[in-house]
Amino acid sequence: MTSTMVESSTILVNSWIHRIQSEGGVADIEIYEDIRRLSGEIISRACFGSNYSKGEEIFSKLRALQALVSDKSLLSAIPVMRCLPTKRNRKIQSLGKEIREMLLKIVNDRLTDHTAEADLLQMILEGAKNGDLDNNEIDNFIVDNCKNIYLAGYETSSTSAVWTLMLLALNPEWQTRVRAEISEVCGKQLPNAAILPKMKTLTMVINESMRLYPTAPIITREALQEMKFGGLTIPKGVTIWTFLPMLHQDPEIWGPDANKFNPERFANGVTAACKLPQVFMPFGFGPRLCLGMPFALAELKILLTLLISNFSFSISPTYQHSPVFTLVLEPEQGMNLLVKRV
Ligand code: HEM
Repeated sequence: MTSTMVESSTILVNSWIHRIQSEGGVADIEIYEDIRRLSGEIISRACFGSNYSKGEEIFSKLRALQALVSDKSLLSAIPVMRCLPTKRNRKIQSLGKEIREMLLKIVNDRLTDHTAEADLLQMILEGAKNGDLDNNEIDNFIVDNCKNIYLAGYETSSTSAVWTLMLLALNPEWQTRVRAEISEVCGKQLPNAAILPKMKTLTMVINESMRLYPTAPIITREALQEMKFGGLTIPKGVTIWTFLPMLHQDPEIWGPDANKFNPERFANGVTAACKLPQVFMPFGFGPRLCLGMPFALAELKILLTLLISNFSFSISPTYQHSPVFTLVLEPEQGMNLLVKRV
Protein backbone atom coordinates (compact mmCIF):
# COMPACT_ATOMS: atom_id res chain seq x y z
CA MET A 1 0.00 0.00 0.00
CA THR A 2 3.03 2.31 0.06
CA SER A 3 2.44 3.47 -3.53
CA THR A 4 -1.03 4.67 -2.51
CA MET A 5 0.54 6.52 0.42
CA VAL A 6 3.12 8.17 -1.86
CA GLU A 7 0.46 9.12 -4.43
CA SER A 8 -1.85 10.76 -1.90
CA SER A 9 1.00 12.53 -0.03
CA THR A 10 2.37 13.91 -3.31
CA ILE A 11 -0.96 15.62 -3.98
CA LEU A 12 -0.66 17.35 -0.58
CA VAL A 13 2.96 18.39 -1.32
CA ASN A 14 1.90 19.93 -4.66
CA SER A 15 -0.98 21.82 -3.08
CA TRP A 16 1.39 23.34 -0.48
CA ILE A 17 3.92 24.26 -3.22
CA HIS A 18 1.18 26.25 -5.00
CA ARG A 19 0.10 27.86 -1.76
CA ILE A 20 3.63 28.93 -0.88
CA GLN A 21 4.14 30.41 -4.37
CA SER A 22 0.88 32.34 -4.20
CA GLU A 23 1.67 33.66 -0.69
CA GLY A 24 5.10 35.05 -1.70
CA GLY A 25 7.48 32.30 -0.51
CA VAL A 26 6.18 31.53 3.01
CA ALA A 27 2.73 30.19 3.85
CA ASP A 28 1.07 30.07 7.26
CA ILE A 29 -0.68 26.71 6.96
CA GLU A 30 -3.08 25.04 9.41
CA ILE A 31 -1.56 21.64 8.72
CA TYR A 32 -3.84 19.52 10.96
CA GLU A 33 -6.89 19.80 8.72
CA ASP A 34 -4.86 19.01 5.56
CA ILE A 35 -3.07 16.05 7.12
CA ARG A 36 -6.28 14.69 8.61
CA ARG A 37 -7.90 14.81 5.16
CA LEU A 38 -4.85 13.04 3.70
CA SER A 39 -4.93 10.35 6.36
CA GLY A 40 -8.66 9.83 5.73
CA GLU A 41 -7.95 9.40 2.02
CA ILE A 42 -5.15 6.90 2.66
CA ILE A 43 -7.19 4.77 5.07
CA SER A 44 -10.22 4.95 2.72
CA ARG A 45 -8.11 3.72 -0.21
CA ALA A 46 -6.56 0.97 1.94
CA CYS A 47 -9.95 -0.08 3.22
CA PHE A 48 -12.17 0.34 0.20
CA GLY A 49 -9.82 0.21 -2.83
CA SER A 50 -11.57 1.57 -5.88
CA ASN A 51 -14.66 2.47 -3.80
CA TYR A 52 -12.59 4.87 -1.72
CA SER A 53 -14.61 8.01 -2.46
CA LYS A 54 -17.70 6.28 -1.03
CA GLY A 55 -15.47 5.28 1.89
CA GLU A 56 -14.51 8.91 2.47
CA GLU A 57 -18.18 9.83 2.67
CA ILE A 58 -18.73 7.11 5.27
CA PHE A 59 -15.68 8.21 7.25
CA SER A 60 -16.90 11.81 7.33
CA LYS A 61 -20.20 10.57 8.81
CA LEU A 62 -18.25 8.45 11.32
CA ARG A 63 -16.33 11.56 12.30
CA ALA A 64 -19.61 13.41 12.95
CA LEU A 65 -20.81 10.40 14.97
CA GLN A 66 -17.57 10.34 16.95
CA ALA A 67 -17.93 14.06 17.77
CA LEU A 68 -21.46 13.44 19.07
CA VAL A 69 -20.63 10.38 21.18
CA SER A 70 -17.47 11.89 22.69
CA ASP A 71 -19.47 14.89 23.97
CA LYS A 72 -18.32 15.23 27.58
CA SER A 73 -21.24 17.30 28.89
CA LEU A 74 -22.48 16.36 32.34
CA LEU A 75 -25.95 15.32 31.12
CA SER A 76 -24.57 12.83 28.58
CA ALA A 77 -22.74 11.06 31.44
CA ILE A 78 -26.07 10.00 32.96
CA PRO A 79 -26.87 6.58 31.38
CA VAL A 80 -30.61 7.22 31.05
CA MET A 81 -29.95 10.40 29.04
CA ARG A 82 -28.46 8.26 26.28
CA CYS A 83 -31.80 6.49 25.77
CA LEU A 84 -34.11 9.53 25.69
CA PRO A 85 -35.25 10.78 22.26
CA THR A 86 -33.23 14.01 22.50
CA LYS A 87 -32.06 15.82 19.35
CA ARG A 88 -28.52 14.53 19.94
CA ASN A 89 -29.61 10.92 20.45
CA ARG A 90 -31.82 10.99 17.35
CA LYS A 91 -28.88 12.33 15.33
CA ILE A 92 -26.61 9.56 16.71
CA GLN A 93 -29.16 6.92 15.74
CA SER A 94 -29.79 8.26 12.26
CA LEU A 95 -26.04 8.62 11.55
CA GLY A 96 -25.46 5.04 12.76
CA LYS A 97 -28.22 3.79 10.45
CA GLU A 98 -26.94 5.76 7.43
CA ILE A 99 -23.37 4.49 7.97
CA ARG A 100 -24.54 0.90 8.23
CA GLU A 101 -26.63 1.18 5.03
CA MET A 102 -23.79 2.82 3.08
CA LEU A 103 -21.29 0.18 4.17
CA LEU A 104 -23.60 -2.69 3.33
CA LYS A 105 -24.32 -1.15 -0.09
CA ILE A 106 -20.58 -1.17 -0.91
CA VAL A 107 -20.40 -4.77 0.29
CA ASN A 108 -23.37 -5.81 -1.90
CA ASP A 109 -21.87 -4.08 -4.96
CA ARG A 110 -18.60 -5.88 -4.29
CA LEU A 111 -20.33 -9.26 -3.95
CA THR A 112 -22.18 -8.88 -7.25
CA ASP A 113 -19.26 -7.67 -9.39
CA HIS A 114 -16.96 -10.45 -8.06
CA THR A 115 -13.89 -8.20 -7.97
CA ALA A 116 -11.47 -9.53 -5.38
CA GLU A 117 -9.61 -6.32 -4.59
CA ALA A 118 -6.57 -6.46 -2.33
CA ASP A 119 -8.01 -4.10 0.26
CA LEU A 120 -8.99 -4.36 3.90
CA LEU A 121 -12.69 -4.66 3.07
CA GLN A 122 -11.95 -7.79 1.05
CA MET A 123 -10.09 -9.26 4.06
CA ILE A 124 -13.01 -8.40 6.33
CA LEU A 125 -15.45 -10.03 3.86
CA GLU A 126 -13.34 -13.16 3.74
CA GLY A 127 -13.09 -13.18 7.56
CA ALA A 128 -16.88 -12.90 7.75
CA LYS A 129 -17.37 -15.70 5.22
CA ASN A 130 -14.99 -18.07 7.01
CA GLY A 131 -16.50 -17.44 10.46
CA ASP A 132 -19.43 -19.39 11.83
CA LEU A 133 -21.89 -16.46 11.57
CA ASP A 134 -25.52 -16.04 10.50
CA ASN A 135 -26.52 -13.30 8.01
CA ASN A 136 -27.25 -10.64 10.59
CA GLU A 137 -24.02 -11.41 12.44
CA ILE A 138 -22.09 -11.19 9.15
CA ASP A 139 -23.48 -7.68 8.57
CA ASN A 140 -22.60 -6.64 12.12
CA PHE A 141 -19.11 -8.12 11.76
CA ILE A 142 -18.48 -6.10 8.57
CA VAL A 143 -19.92 -2.83 9.89
CA ASP A 144 -18.12 -3.10 13.25
CA ASN A 145 -14.76 -3.92 11.67
CA CYS A 146 -14.99 -1.02 9.22
CA LYS A 147 -15.83 1.34 12.11
CA ASN A 148 -12.97 -0.09 14.13
CA ILE A 149 -10.44 0.56 11.37
CA TYR A 150 -11.68 4.10 11.00
CA LEU A 151 -11.49 4.87 14.73
CA ALA A 152 -8.18 3.08 15.20
CA GLY A 153 -6.41 4.22 12.08
CA TYR A 154 -7.53 7.65 10.96
CA GLU A 155 -7.09 10.21 13.72
CA THR A 156 -4.12 8.34 15.23
CA SER A 157 -1.89 8.61 12.14
CA SER A 158 -2.73 12.25 11.42
CA THR A 159 -2.22 13.46 14.99
CA SER A 160 1.12 11.60 15.23
CA ALA A 161 2.24 13.35 12.03
CA VAL A 162 1.28 16.84 13.25
CA TRP A 163 2.93 16.47 16.68
CA THR A 164 6.11 15.26 14.97
CA LEU A 165 6.05 18.26 12.61
CA MET A 166 5.49 20.64 15.54
CA LEU A 167 8.51 19.20 17.36
CA LEU A 168 10.61 19.43 14.19
CA ALA A 169 9.48 23.04 13.71
CA LEU A 170 10.77 23.77 17.23
CA ASN A 171 14.03 21.88 16.60
CA PRO A 172 15.39 22.93 13.19
CA GLU A 173 18.66 21.04 13.74
CA TRP A 174 16.66 17.79 13.65
CA GLN A 175 14.91 18.87 10.45
CA THR A 176 18.35 19.31 8.91
CA ARG A 177 19.49 15.87 10.12
CA VAL A 178 16.37 14.15 8.79
CA ARG A 179 16.64 16.00 5.46
CA ALA A 180 20.28 14.91 5.10
CA GLU A 181 19.28 11.30 5.76
CA ILE A 182 16.48 11.46 3.18
CA SER A 183 18.85 12.79 0.56
CA GLU A 184 21.42 10.08 1.36
CA VAL A 185 18.92 7.20 1.45
CA CYS A 186 16.43 8.23 -1.27
CA GLY A 187 18.54 10.42 -3.56
CA LYS A 188 16.12 11.69 -6.19
CA GLN A 189 13.80 8.66 -5.79
CA LEU A 190 10.35 8.76 -4.22
CA PRO A 191 10.18 6.77 -0.96
CA ASN A 192 9.20 3.10 -1.26
CA ALA A 193 8.77 0.09 1.03
CA ALA A 194 12.40 -1.05 0.58
CA ILE A 195 14.01 2.17 1.80
CA LEU A 196 11.77 2.80 4.83
CA PRO A 197 13.78 0.55 7.21
CA LYS A 198 16.91 2.55 6.33
CA MET A 199 15.48 5.78 7.74
CA LYS A 200 17.17 5.56 11.16
CA THR A 201 17.14 9.25 12.11
CA LEU A 202 13.52 9.62 11.05
CA THR A 203 12.61 6.57 13.18
CA MET A 204 14.37 8.15 16.19
CA VAL A 205 12.40 11.37 15.65
CA ILE A 206 9.07 9.51 15.34
CA ASN A 207 9.79 7.49 18.51
CA GLU A 208 10.67 10.63 20.45
CA SER A 209 7.57 12.39 19.22
CA MET A 210 5.38 9.42 20.23
CA ARG A 211 7.09 9.35 23.62
CA LEU A 212 6.20 12.99 24.31
CA TYR A 213 2.84 13.06 22.50
CA PRO A 214 1.41 9.52 22.52
CA THR A 215 -1.61 9.79 20.25
CA ALA A 216 -3.55 7.14 22.13
CA PRO A 217 -2.48 8.17 25.64
CA ILE A 218 -4.58 5.69 27.61
CA ILE A 219 -4.27 1.90 27.41
CA THR A 220 -7.06 -0.01 29.12
CA ARG A 221 -7.34 -3.55 30.41
CA GLU A 222 -10.10 -5.27 32.36
CA ALA A 223 -9.09 -7.40 35.35
CA LEU A 224 -10.52 -10.83 34.49
CA GLN A 225 -9.90 -11.96 38.04
CA GLU A 226 -9.04 -10.25 41.32
CA MET A 227 -5.37 -9.32 41.33
CA LYS A 228 -2.70 -7.56 43.37
CA PHE A 229 -0.93 -4.59 41.85
CA GLY A 230 1.77 -3.28 44.18
CA GLY A 231 -0.12 -2.56 47.39
CA LEU A 232 -3.51 -2.38 45.62
CA THR A 233 -6.14 -5.07 45.27
CA ILE A 234 -7.90 -4.77 41.90
CA PRO A 235 -11.34 -6.44 42.01
CA LYS A 236 -12.48 -8.65 39.13
CA GLY A 237 -14.26 -6.64 36.39
CA VAL A 238 -12.52 -3.32 37.10
CA THR A 239 -11.05 -1.54 34.10
CA ILE A 240 -7.51 -0.32 34.65
CA TRP A 241 -6.38 2.78 32.77
CA THR A 242 -2.66 3.20 32.11
CA PHE A 243 -1.82 6.82 31.38
CA LEU A 244 1.12 6.75 28.95
CA PRO A 245 2.48 10.30 29.48
CA MET A 246 3.24 9.36 33.13
CA LEU A 247 5.35 6.41 31.98
CA HIS A 248 6.84 8.11 28.92
CA GLN A 249 8.06 11.17 30.84
CA ASP A 250 9.18 9.74 34.16
CA PRO A 251 12.70 11.10 34.94
CA GLU A 252 13.42 7.96 37.02
CA ILE A 253 13.05 5.91 33.83
CA TRP A 254 14.19 8.32 31.09
CA GLY A 255 16.72 10.47 32.95
CA PRO A 256 16.70 14.17 33.89
CA ASP A 257 15.92 15.30 30.32
CA ALA A 258 12.70 13.23 30.26
CA ASN A 259 10.61 16.27 29.28
CA LYS A 260 12.95 17.41 26.50
CA PHE A 261 12.80 16.52 22.82
CA ASN A 262 15.96 14.46 22.37
CA PRO A 263 15.63 11.80 19.61
CA GLU A 264 19.28 10.88 20.24
CA ARG A 265 18.10 8.74 23.18
CA PHE A 266 16.68 6.28 20.60
CA ALA A 267 19.98 6.07 18.64
CA ASN A 268 20.52 2.47 19.78
CA GLY A 269 16.87 1.43 19.66
CA VAL A 270 14.13 1.42 22.27
CA THR A 271 15.86 -1.07 24.59
CA ALA A 272 18.80 1.28 25.12
CA ALA A 273 16.69 4.44 25.40
CA CYS A 274 15.68 4.11 29.05
CA LYS A 275 15.84 1.94 32.17
CA LEU A 276 12.54 0.10 31.51
CA PRO A 277 11.95 -0.14 27.74
CA GLN A 278 8.65 -1.98 28.23
CA VAL A 279 7.06 1.27 29.47
CA PHE A 280 7.40 2.75 25.96
CA MET A 281 4.14 1.65 24.39
CA PRO A 282 2.70 4.18 21.94
CA PHE A 283 1.14 1.23 20.07
CA GLY A 284 0.11 -0.68 23.20
CA PHE A 285 1.55 -4.06 24.20
CA GLY A 286 1.00 -7.81 24.30
CA PRO A 287 -1.64 -9.68 22.32
CA ARG A 288 -3.71 -6.52 21.73
CA LEU A 289 -0.78 -4.54 20.28
CA CYS A 290 -1.96 -2.16 17.55
CA LEU A 291 -2.76 -4.19 14.44
CA GLY A 292 -2.07 -1.22 12.18
CA MET A 293 1.42 -0.43 13.54
CA PRO A 294 3.37 -1.32 10.36
CA PHE A 295 0.76 0.49 8.25
CA ALA A 296 0.90 3.59 10.48
CA LEU A 297 4.71 3.69 10.57
CA ALA A 298 4.93 3.34 6.79
CA GLU A 299 2.39 6.12 6.34
CA LEU A 300 4.20 8.41 8.79
CA LYS A 301 7.62 7.78 7.25
CA ILE A 302 6.40 8.36 3.69
CA LEU A 303 4.50 11.52 4.53
CA LEU A 304 7.33 12.98 6.64
CA THR A 305 9.95 12.06 4.01
CA LEU A 306 8.01 13.88 1.31
CA LEU A 307 7.26 16.90 3.48
CA ILE A 308 10.72 17.38 5.00
CA SER A 309 12.50 16.94 1.67
CA ASN A 310 10.31 19.65 0.11
CA PHE A 311 9.70 22.12 2.94
CA SER A 312 11.14 23.68 6.06
CA PHE A 313 8.87 24.29 9.03
CA SER A 314 8.77 26.80 11.87
CA ILE A 315 6.11 27.68 14.42
CA SER A 316 3.62 30.31 13.27
CA PRO A 317 2.91 33.28 15.58
CA THR A 318 -0.77 32.29 15.28
CA TYR A 319 -0.18 28.80 16.77
CA GLN A 320 -1.75 28.20 20.18
CA HIS A 321 -0.41 25.17 22.03
CA SER A 322 -3.40 23.29 23.38
CA PRO A 323 -3.15 19.48 23.36
CA VAL A 324 -6.52 18.02 24.26
CA PHE A 325 -7.66 14.45 24.82
CA THR A 326 -10.78 13.59 22.82
CA LEU A 327 -10.53 10.03 21.55
CA VAL A 328 -6.92 10.82 20.69
CA LEU A 329 -4.44 13.47 21.85
CA GLU A 330 -5.05 16.26 19.34
CA PRO A 331 -4.22 19.96 18.94
CA GLU A 332 -7.46 21.66 20.00
CA GLN A 333 -6.66 24.91 18.17
CA GLY A 334 -5.21 23.22 15.09
CA MET A 335 -1.54 23.36 14.11
CA ASN A 336 -0.35 26.51 12.36
CA LEU A 337 3.16 26.29 10.95
CA LEU A 338 5.13 28.59 8.67
CA VAL A 339 6.06 26.54 5.63
CA LYS A 340 8.80 27.39 3.08
CA ARG A 341 10.34 25.50 0.16
CA VAL A 342 13.83 24.13 0.68
C1 HEM B 1 0.35 6.38 14.75
C2 HEM B 1 -0.75 5.70 14.58
C3 HEM B 1 -1.35 4.74 15.57
C4 HEM B 1 -1.20 4.66 16.94
C5 HEM B 1 -0.34 5.55 17.84
C6 HEM B 1 -2.02 3.53 17.38
C7 HEM B 1 -2.12 3.13 18.70
C8 HEM B 1 -2.88 2.06 19.13
C9 HEM B 1 -3.02 1.65 20.50
C10 HEM B 1 -2.34 2.32 21.69
C11 HEM B 1 -3.85 0.58 20.54
C12 HEM B 1 -4.28 -0.21 21.78
C13 HEM B 1 -3.29 -1.33 22.01
C14 HEM B 1 -3.42 -2.02 23.34
O1 HEM B 1 -4.46 -1.93 24.01
O2 HEM B 1 -2.43 -2.69 23.76
C15 HEM B 1 -4.25 0.30 19.15
C16 HEM B 1 -5.09 -0.74 18.77
C17 HEM B 1 -5.48 -0.97 17.48
N1 HEM B 1 -5.07 -0.29 16.34
FE1 HEM B 1 -3.78 1.26 16.29
N2 HEM B 1 -2.64 2.97 16.29
C18 HEM B 1 -2.26 3.67 15.17
C19 HEM B 1 -2.66 3.42 13.86
C20 HEM B 1 -3.49 2.38 13.46
C21 HEM B 1 -3.88 2.11 12.09
C22 HEM B 1 -3.42 2.92 10.87
C23 HEM B 1 -4.74 1.04 12.12
C24 HEM B 1 -5.45 0.32 10.98
C25 HEM B 1 -5.11 0.39 9.72
C26 HEM B 1 -4.85 0.63 13.50
C27 HEM B 1 -5.60 -0.45 13.93
C28 HEM B 1 -5.71 -0.84 15.24
C29 HEM B 1 -6.56 -1.95 15.69
C30 HEM B 1 -7.45 -2.81 14.79
C31 HEM B 1 -6.41 -2.03 17.08
C32 HEM B 1 -7.08 -3.04 18.03
C33 HEM B 1 -6.17 -4.24 18.21
C34 HEM B 1 -6.76 -5.29 19.15
O3 HEM B 1 -7.53 -4.93 20.06
O4 HEM B 1 -6.43 -6.47 18.99
N3 HEM B 1 -4.09 1.46 14.29
N4 HEM B 1 -3.64 1.20 18.32
